[in-house]
Amino acid sequence: MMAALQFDNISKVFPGVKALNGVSFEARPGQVMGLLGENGAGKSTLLKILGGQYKPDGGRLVVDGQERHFGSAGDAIAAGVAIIHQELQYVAELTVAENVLLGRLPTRFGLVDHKAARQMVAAQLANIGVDLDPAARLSDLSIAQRQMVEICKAVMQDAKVIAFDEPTSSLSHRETEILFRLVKRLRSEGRTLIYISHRLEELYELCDACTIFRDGRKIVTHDVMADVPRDRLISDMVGREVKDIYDYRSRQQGPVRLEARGLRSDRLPEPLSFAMRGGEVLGFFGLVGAGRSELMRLLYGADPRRGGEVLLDGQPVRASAPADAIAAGIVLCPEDRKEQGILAHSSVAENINISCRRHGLAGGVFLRHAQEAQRADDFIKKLRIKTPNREQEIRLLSGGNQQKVILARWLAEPGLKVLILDEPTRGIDVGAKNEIYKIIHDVAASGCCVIVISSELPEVLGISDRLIVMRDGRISGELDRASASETAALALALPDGATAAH
Ligand SMILES: Nc1ncnc2c1ncn2[C@@H]1O[C@H](COP(=O)(O)OP(=O)(O)OP(=O)(O)O)[C@@H](O)[C@H]1O
Repeated sequence: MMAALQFDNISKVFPGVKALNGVSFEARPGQVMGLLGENGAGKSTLLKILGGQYKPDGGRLVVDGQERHFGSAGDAIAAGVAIIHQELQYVAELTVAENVLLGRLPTRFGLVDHKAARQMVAAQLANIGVDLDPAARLSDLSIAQRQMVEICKAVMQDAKVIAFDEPTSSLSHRETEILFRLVKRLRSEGRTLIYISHRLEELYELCDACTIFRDGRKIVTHDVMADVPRDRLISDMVGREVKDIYDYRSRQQGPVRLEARGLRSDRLPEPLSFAMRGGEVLGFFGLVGAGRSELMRLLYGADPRRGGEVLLDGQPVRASAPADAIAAGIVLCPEDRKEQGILAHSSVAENINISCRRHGLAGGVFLRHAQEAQRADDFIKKLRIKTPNREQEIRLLSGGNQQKVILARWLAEPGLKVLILDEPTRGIDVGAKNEIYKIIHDVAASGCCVIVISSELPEVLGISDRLIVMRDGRISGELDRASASETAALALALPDGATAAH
C-alpha cells in the first residue's frame, strides 16, 4: 500500500545542535510506526516538523502523496495531520465539546450553539468508545481524559496521520489500556499512526514497525517489530551493548539507618512504619494512588505529619518542611520534576548546582565557579546529558535530558544520607536508565539508604534489595529479593479479587 507519510532526507539544525541529520522513512495507512531513540535523538523535533511547528532546514515531507511545506500547526491540521504532544494543548476553562470544536464551533443566529456542539462531540466520543461528558470542563479532568479529548479532536478533524509523543508517561495501567484500545481502533480504521515511547514493552505491544534514531540520524527501520529482539533494539538505540540493564550487584548492608514509626497524615488511612539499613535499596511498588508518594512526602516534611516519628541513625528528625529534611540529609527527587524546581531560563550548570550553592561551600568565588563547572561537566558525562555545553538553557534540552539534569541536582546534594527517588526514570531512555541504576548502586554502596518508587514493576524488581508493596494507603506486604516476582508484587498491589492479568 502507498505510504501515507514519507520523510525524505529531513534535517533540522538548532544553534550548536544538529537535531535531525538526513532522516528518511515511510509509514503506511493502518500501521503503527514506533519511534525509538535516546533522549535528544531527535524524535520530538521530527514530530514538530510533521505538525507544522518547525520548518525543516532540508528535505521533503510528503503526506498523502503530496509534498508539504507547513507554515503553521493549522496547515498540518488542514492536511490531515494531528499531533498529540507531550504537553497537551487545551483551554482548561472550556468544556470538552468546546475544546474539541475550538475554532469550528457550530452557531445558530450568530451565537455558539452549545447544544449542537455537545451532541456532535457526544456522538464522536461514543463512536471512538470514550466515556466522557462533553459538558465537563477540561480543568476537572485527569491527564488521561484530556488526552482522550485531544484524540477525539484529531478524529473530528478527520486526521489521517496521528502522532503520539510519549502518551503514557503520566497514565496509570488502566488508562494505558484504554489508550491502547483506542490506538488499535484508529489503526483498524486505516489511519497512519506514529508512536514515541521509551517503554519497550509498550512498543512491542502496539507497534507494527519501528524506526530507531541516534544522534539525529535514522539508524534503521524494522518492518516487523515483533521480529526484532529486545537486545538489538537497545544496542541500536544506544550504540553499544547493554547486557543487563539493571546491573544489580549485592552490597554490604550496615545497621538500620532510617526508621519511620507510625507516621500519620490526613491522607493516609492508618499509621505506617518501615525501617531500612544503610547500603540498602528499598523499592516501593503500588498502583497510582496507593499512597507511596504520600508516605515519602511525610518523610520529607512536604506534608504535615499528624503523628509518629522518623529516626535517622537513631536520632529523631523533626522535619516540618523539606529544608529541615535536606539539612538532615534526606532528599526527595519528586515525580513531577518539571513543575517542582526546574529553572527553565537558567543554564544546565545552574540547575545542577543550586542545592550545593544553598550549602555555601567554602572557597572564593573563582574556586566555587570552577567546582560548579566541574560538577556540572561530571554529571553531563555520567548521565550522558545531551547538551552543546553546560551553559545551555535547560528549556532547550529534550524532555528526557531535562529530567536527567534535575536528577543530577539531587544526586549532587552534599551530606546525602537518604535518597528518595520518585519515578526516577520516567521519560528517560534505556542507556541513561542503565547509568541511573549504576548511580543508585553507588549511592547505596557508599552507605546511604536509597528508596525508589516506580510504577514499572520490572524496574523496582530489578534494582531493589527489598520491595514494599502498598495498596489503598496501607502497606500490603513486603518481599525480599529472593521471593520478589511480578506475580507476587501484583497480588499484593491489586485490589482483592483482581487477577494478576489486570
Ligand atoms: N528549540 C530548540 N533549541 C535548541 N536546541 C533544541 C531545540 N529543540 C530541540 N533541541 C535539541 O535538539 C535535540 C533533539 O531534541 P528532541 O526533543 O527532538 O529529542 P527527543 O528524541 O525527542 O528526546 P526525548 O526522548 O528526551 O524527548 C536535542 O539535543 C535538543 O536539546
